[in-house]
Amino acid sequence: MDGEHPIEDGFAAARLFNQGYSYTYDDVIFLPHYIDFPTESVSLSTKLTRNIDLSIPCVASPMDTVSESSMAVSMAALGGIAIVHYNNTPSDQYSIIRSAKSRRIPFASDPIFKSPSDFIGSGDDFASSPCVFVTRNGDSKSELLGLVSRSNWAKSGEIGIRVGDCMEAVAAAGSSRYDFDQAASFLARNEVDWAPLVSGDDGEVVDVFSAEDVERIRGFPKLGLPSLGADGDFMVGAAMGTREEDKERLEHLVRAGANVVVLDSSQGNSIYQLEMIKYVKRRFPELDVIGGNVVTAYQAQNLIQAGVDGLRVGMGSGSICTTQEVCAVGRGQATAVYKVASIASQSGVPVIADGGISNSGHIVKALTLGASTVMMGSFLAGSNEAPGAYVIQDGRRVKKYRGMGSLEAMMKGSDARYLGDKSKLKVAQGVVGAVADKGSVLRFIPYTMHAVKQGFQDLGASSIQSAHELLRSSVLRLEIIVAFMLLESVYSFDLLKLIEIELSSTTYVLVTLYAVRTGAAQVEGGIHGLVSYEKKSGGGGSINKVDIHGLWRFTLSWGIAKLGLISFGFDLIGIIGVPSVKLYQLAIILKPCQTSVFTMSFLSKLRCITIDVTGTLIAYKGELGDYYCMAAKSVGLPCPDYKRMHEGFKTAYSDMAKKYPCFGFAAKMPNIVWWKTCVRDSFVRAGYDYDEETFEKVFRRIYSTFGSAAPYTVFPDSQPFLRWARERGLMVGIVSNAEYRYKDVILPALGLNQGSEWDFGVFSGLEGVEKPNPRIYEIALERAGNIAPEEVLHIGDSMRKDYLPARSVGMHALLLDRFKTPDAKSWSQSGALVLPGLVETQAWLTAENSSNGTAFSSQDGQVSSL
Ligand SMILES: NC(=O)C1=CN([C@@H]2O[C@H](COP(=O)(O)OP(=O)(O)OC[C@H]3O[C@@H](n4cnc5c(N)ncnc54)[C@H](O)[C@@H]3O)[C@@H](O)[C@H]2O)C=CC1
Ligand SMILES: O=c1[nH]c(=O)c2[nH+]cn([C@@H]3O[C@H](COP(=O)(O)O)[C@@H](O)[C@H]3O)c2[nH]1
Repeated sequence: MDGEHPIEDGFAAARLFNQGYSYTYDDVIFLPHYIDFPTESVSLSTKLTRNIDLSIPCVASPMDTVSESSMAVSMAALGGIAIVHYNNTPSDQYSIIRSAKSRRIPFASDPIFKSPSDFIGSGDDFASSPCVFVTRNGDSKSELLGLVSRSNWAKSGEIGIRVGDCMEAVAAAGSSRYDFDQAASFLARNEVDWAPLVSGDDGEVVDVFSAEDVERIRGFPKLGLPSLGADGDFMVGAAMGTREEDKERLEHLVRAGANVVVLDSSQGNSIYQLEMIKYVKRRFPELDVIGGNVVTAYQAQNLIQAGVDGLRVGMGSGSICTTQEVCAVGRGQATAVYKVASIASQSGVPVIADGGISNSGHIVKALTLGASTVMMGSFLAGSNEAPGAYVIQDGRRVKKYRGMGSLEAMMKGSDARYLGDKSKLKVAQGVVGAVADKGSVLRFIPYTMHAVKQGFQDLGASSIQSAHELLRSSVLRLEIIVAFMLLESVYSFDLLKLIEIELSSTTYVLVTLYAVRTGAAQVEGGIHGLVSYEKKSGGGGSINKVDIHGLWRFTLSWGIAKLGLISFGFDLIGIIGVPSVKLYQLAIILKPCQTSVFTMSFLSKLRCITIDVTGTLIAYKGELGDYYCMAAKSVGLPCPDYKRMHEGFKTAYSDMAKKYPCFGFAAKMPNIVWWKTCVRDSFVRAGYDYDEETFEKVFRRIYSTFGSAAPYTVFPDSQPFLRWARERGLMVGIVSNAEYRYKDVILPALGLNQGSEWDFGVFSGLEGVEKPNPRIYEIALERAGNIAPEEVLHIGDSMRKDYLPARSVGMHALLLDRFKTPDAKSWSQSGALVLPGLVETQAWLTAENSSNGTAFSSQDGQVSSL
C-alpha cells in the first residue's frame, strides 16, 4: 500500500502559492531539510541592488522614526544599510546623509552648542554630553571658541553662569575621519576620557567620543565587513518621491553622496514612478534606483522594464500599516515576496522584502522565499540609533514609531504630497504607536543574524542564493499554519476565559480570546468619528503585531496572572479561529511541556525597582569636618573643631528642614540660599563668627564641594545592580530626599546616569514632598506609568523613611544593612527582609522560589519575608 501512496511531505512553493490564498509569514512554515555544514559557515552576504553588495541582508526603512544619521552609521558598520527618509526638506536630508558619511565609527552623538553670551542654568543644559561647545554664534557651523566641561562646571557650583566666563580651551580634538581604533588610541595617547571629533573640511565639531563609548563598542559582537561605497565612506541610501520637485531633491541626494535612491511609494506601478525611474537613470546612469512598492508579478515587470536596479516588495504588511483596511488593496507578504522574487530573479533584480518582520524567523522566511534583503521598521525603531527619545509609557521605556502614511507623519512632512495642496483630503494609511526599548542595533542585529544562520542551517541552505535554489527546485517544502489570516492587522484582544482541563493525566489549558478588529485603519484621521489611534506597545491587554509566539506568550502571562496561577511552560498545540461579523474568537490550546509545576523568582513579578540614594547606592566619604576644615583653610583660617562642627550642622540642618522642608521648595527659596542659611547657622552653633566676606568665600567652597562627587563614594555593587535590573527590562527609579544637584551633577559624576543606570527620579527638592511621606512613593508609581504598587520593590536603608512608607502604599520593600547597624536585628524581627548589599539582593531576586518571600536568609541567619 505504501508504494501506491508515497508520503508527500509538505508542498513545493510553486504549488502552495498558486492556490489563490494570500499568505503572511505567519501562515507558512518551512519543513527542515538536511544539515551538512556548521552554522558559522552560513553566508548571509547578499545584493541590495544589481550593483550594491551587502554583508548582511538588513535594510532600515525610510521612515522618520527609524532612519537618520545614527541608524545609517550603525547599519553600514554592521554590513547592512539604512535608507534616509524624506519627510524633511532636501537640505535637511542632505545634512543627515553628509553627517552619516562623514563618520568612520559606528556611533553618532549629539554635541551641544552655545554662544559665549548664553547661560548654563543647570545640568540639563549638558543633556547626556560631557561638555557644551562654545562657538561664536552658538551653532555647529560657526567658529569653535572653546568648551565648558560638565565636571568643571559641576565643581564650580555656579548656577546661572555665563558660558563665556567659564569656558576652557579645547585641549585635544580628534579627526572625524578616525576609524574606531584610531579614535580609541587618540583618547589613550592624550590621556583624556573624552574628546571632540572635528571635521577636517571645516573644523566643525561632529561628535564627542568617550572612553565609555570605546568600551561599549568593543563589547558588541562582531559581524562581517562594513558597507563602504567607492568613496570609502559608509554606504547610505536615500528615499525620494515621484513628483516634479523630487528632481530637485535628487540633485541634493547625489551631492550628499547617497549610494542608492529608493522611490518611496505604497503603490509603485504608476506612470509617475515609471517616469521617475527613467529620469533618474538618464540623469545619473551610475546611481542605482530601487522601485516599489510592488506585490505582483505584473507590477514588478513594469518597473523592471523601466530600469530599476532593485524592487521593494510589500503592501499593507507593515506593523503600522492600515492600507489593506483603508484601500482594500495589498497582499499577504509571504505570497508577495515569493511572486515578485520569482519574476525578478529572471532579470537578476534583487528583491527587498519590506515590512512585517518582527522576529528572526520572519527574516529566514523572507529570504528563503526569494528576497535578497529585508527592510525593517518596527524591528529597529526601539533601538538607541532610531531618532527620538525614550519615554516611559505604561511602565515601559518606549520610543515612538509611526507609519509614514499616518496623519501625524503627513502633517510633519514638508512634502508637497500632502501639505502643498491644502485643498486635498488627507486619509491616513498608517498609525502612530510605540515600540519597546531594544538597546543598540550593534548588539541585537548580530544576534538576530546568528539566529537567521541557524534557520538556514536547518533548511540545509548555506547561503541566501542556495536557499533560493533549494526553494525553486522544490527541495524545500512548506506547510500552512491556520488561523493567522485573521490576525494580519491591528487588533486588540480581550481574554474571555482560561480553563484548565485535566485529560489523561496531562493538563491542557484552553484560552479563549476575542480578537476584535479595531478598525484602526479608519480610526486615525477621524474618518469614522475618532480622532487618533494610539497603538499600545504591548502588555496591559493589547499587543502589537500578532505573531504566534507573541500571542501565546501574551495570552499565557495574562491569563495566568488573571487566574493567579504560577505554573508555566506550555507547548502550543493548536489554534481554532472562528470569525464572526466583527469578532474573532480564538481558542488556543496549550499543553504543558513539563508536568512539574515550578515556582517563579520574585524578579518575574516586578516591573520596577525604586531605590534610595544615600546609604543605599552611595555613602559619604570622610567626615563633615574634613570639608569644613578644607574650606576654612582655603581662606587662610584654622580648622574648626570637628565635633562642634558636626553637632552644629546636625541641629542647623534639622531646623532648616523643619522650617523650609524639601530644601525650601514651598517657600521658593533658591537652593543656594537654603544651604547658605544652613551653613551659616552651623558655624554660629559651633561657635564661629566670620565676617560676611570671609563667610561668603568659605561657604562657596563648601557649597561647590557638596555639589560635586568629591565627598561621596559609590558602593561597588550599585552600578552593576542598576544596570542588571534595567537589562532585565525593569524600570529603575530613584527616590531620594535630596536637592536637584543629586540628579543633575552628583549622580552623573558618580557614574549613575539617567538612561543607563536609572530611568526616572523623584527628588524631594524638586517635588516638594519628602520621605517618610508616603506621597513620594505614590509619585514614583505615577512616574513609572501608574503601575500597580505590588509590581514595585523599594530598596532603602531606613525603616522609617524607606521600608514603612513604601509598604504603606502597597509596594514591596527591603532594607540594606550596609554598615552593620544594631537596628538591623529589630528590622528583621519586625518581619522586614534585610540584606547586606545589592549583590545579595540580586541573588535573592533571582532565587527560584523567592516569589514566596522565603528564599533567602538574611545576614543574621534568620529567614525573612517581604
Ligand atoms: N508599503 C506599504 O504598504 C505602504 C507604505 N506607505 C508609506 O507611506 C509613505 C507614503 O506613501 P504613498 O502615499 O504611497 O506616497 P506617494 O507619494 O507614492 O503617493 C501619494 C499620492 O501622490 C500621488 N502622486 C505621486 N506622484 C505624483 C505625481 N508626479 N503627480 C501626481 N500625483 C502623484 C500618488 O498617486 C498618490 O495618490 C511612503 O513612505 C510609503 O512607503 C504608505 C502606505 C502603505
Ligand atoms: O500601510 C502603511 N502605512 C504607513 O503609514 C506606512 N509607513 C511605512 N509603511 C511600510 O511599513 C514598512 C515597515 O514595516 P514594519 O514596521 O513591519 O517593519 C515600511 O518599510 C513601509 O513599507 C507603511 N505602511
